Amino acid sequence: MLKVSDLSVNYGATRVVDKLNLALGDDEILMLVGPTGCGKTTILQALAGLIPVSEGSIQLGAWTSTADKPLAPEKRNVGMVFQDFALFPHLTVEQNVSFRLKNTSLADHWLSLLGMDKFRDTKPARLSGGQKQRVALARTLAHEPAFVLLDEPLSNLDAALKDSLRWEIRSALKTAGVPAIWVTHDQDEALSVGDRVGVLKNGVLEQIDTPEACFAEPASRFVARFLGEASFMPGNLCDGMITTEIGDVPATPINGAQGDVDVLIRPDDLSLSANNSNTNGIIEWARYEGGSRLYAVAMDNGHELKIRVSHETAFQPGTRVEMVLTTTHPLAAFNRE
Ligand SMILES: Nc1ncnc2c1ncn2[C@@H]1O[C@H](COP(=O)(O)OP(=O)(O)OP(=O)(O)O)[C@@H](O)[C@H]1O
Repeated sequence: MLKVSDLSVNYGATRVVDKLNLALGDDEILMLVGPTGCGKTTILQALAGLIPVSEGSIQLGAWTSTADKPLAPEKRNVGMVFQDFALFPHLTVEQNVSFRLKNTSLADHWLSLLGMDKFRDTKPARLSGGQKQRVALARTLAHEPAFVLLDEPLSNLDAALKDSLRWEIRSALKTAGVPAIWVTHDQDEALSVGDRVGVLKNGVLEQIDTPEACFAEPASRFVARFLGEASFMPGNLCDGMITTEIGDVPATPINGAQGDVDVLIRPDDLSLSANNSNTNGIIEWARYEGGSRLYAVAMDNGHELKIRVSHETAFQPGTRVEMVLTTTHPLAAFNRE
């Protein structure tokens, strides 16, 4: 288990990471997300021992590293995967993966598992981005790291490749059976790949939980907005049900919310229809997404809601529509601000 306790990092007088606490199981993948500059890379660097920490401890198996007694980076047995792959350009794929490796059968194992066998004698310059990242991952895992840190490993790759490679990386990490912390800017990636998601804001972990809990029961409006389209509507919460102008739904009260609340509405919690006498809003804008369309609807009560529907439902901006809350699952309710 990787255990991080009250870890803080200062750059000069500025605190960049503030009392980070987390514990990762033996093969658990934590996705770390947050706005630019919130401290994600700093956390990875601190865990790897590349920068000094100001307070707190990091513990893994038999070793502990503290601010007073830091453990040298080479003694932590950490594997790192970067967005720019960091391969040696003058070495072949096999030489890159086997570099400083005592047991080269592990290089064979991971090259084969990641489908890179046929590129063993190729130099990195002749590989695609996805292939380079597979080599970088094979090199990391062949060294049998005690834990793996991934800093936006897919951000230099195109969308289609990202989608498939994220599963390959997840599967390889699970096969290796090591804890991993994976920094990403991509909310879909965080929710779909992680066993848990950690959402950072200004160096503080706002929430660390399963993807489902972070999405459906966000600890704050910030987390709600960060992990996907989030609209809010006023409602009244009583006996576990929220009453709103556009329908009644079961509630998950956040921080003991009661009475006058704002309910978190995701674009798939609503239904949309036009050409009837019950319209309650007007389409502001429409975004075509291929298989679906996202609409922003200005409600007559002054709030804006976003809704995602099939691409077959095509309305022009300016169309009057009826929006109804149709979900049967509980929606998060926040105390009215
Ligand atoms: N060497 C440094 N000296 C001083 N400040 C730094 C240093 N490195 C980073 N910072 C500051 O620390 C804060 C956190 O930076 P960090 O790179 O960890 O953010 P991040 O969440 O990884 O951002 P991004 O998503 O843009 O990569 C930022 O305000 C940054 O300007």
